[in-house]
Amino acid sequence: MDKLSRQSTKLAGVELITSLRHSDSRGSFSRWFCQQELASLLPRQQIVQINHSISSKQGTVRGMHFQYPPYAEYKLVRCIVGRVFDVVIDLRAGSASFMQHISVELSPEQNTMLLIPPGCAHGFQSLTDNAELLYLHSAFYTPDAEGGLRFDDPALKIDWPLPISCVSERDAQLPLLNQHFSGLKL
Ligand SMILES: Cc1cn([C@H]2C[C@H](O)[C@@H](COP(=O)(O)OP(=O)(O)O[C@H]3O[C@@H](C)C(=O)[C@@H](O)[C@H]3O)O2)c(=O)[nH]c1=O
Repeated sequence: MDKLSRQSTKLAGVELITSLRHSDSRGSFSRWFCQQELASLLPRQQIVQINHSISSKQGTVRGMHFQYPPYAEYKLVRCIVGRVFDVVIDLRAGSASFMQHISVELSPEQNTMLLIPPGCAHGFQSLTDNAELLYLHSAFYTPDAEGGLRFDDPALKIDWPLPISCVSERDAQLPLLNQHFSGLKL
């Protein structure tokens, strides 16, 4: 029986993956990742890095981040403590949903992770203090290949649910979108 159920979004390849939770008198058990079950979503991919972030203050925003090809990556993002408002923007040239975004709330209670394919930018806002995110990556962190869009770029029209309480210096200085941007060619 599949332990991971999938739900598509309006962005092709961006999927919500929910782990089946087995509960008993001790608590619960669930599968968080399975190469076999997710093979069709992660073709010929290996998870090569796992990252973890803690956002101390409610209202913190991180993002919107991606890696340029050939370091573009799949990311699986899960909130393991607290709650976050998670956002993915489609930057893929020629995509039917080019420059559109989706937002979804992630929390441990939902036991859900978000699959973000290459060519999409990711960011989130913490809805609680001490929100923790766990990331699975299909490519190594490559600082020279890092790209970013400004979280408050009016062109992106992201409706952050809370006042912004904390942003990194780097994220605050990310450039606004160039109107001639025609997308990432993967
Ligand atoms: C992302 C990353 C950062 N670092 C270092 C660089 C820096 O000194 C410190 C903090 O990095 P950042 O400020 O980039 O962390 P942060 O802003 O939390 O970056 C993250 O944002 C979210 C939205 C994502 O989608 C992630 O993939 C990642 O880009 O950690 C690594 O060593 N490895 C990594 O994979």
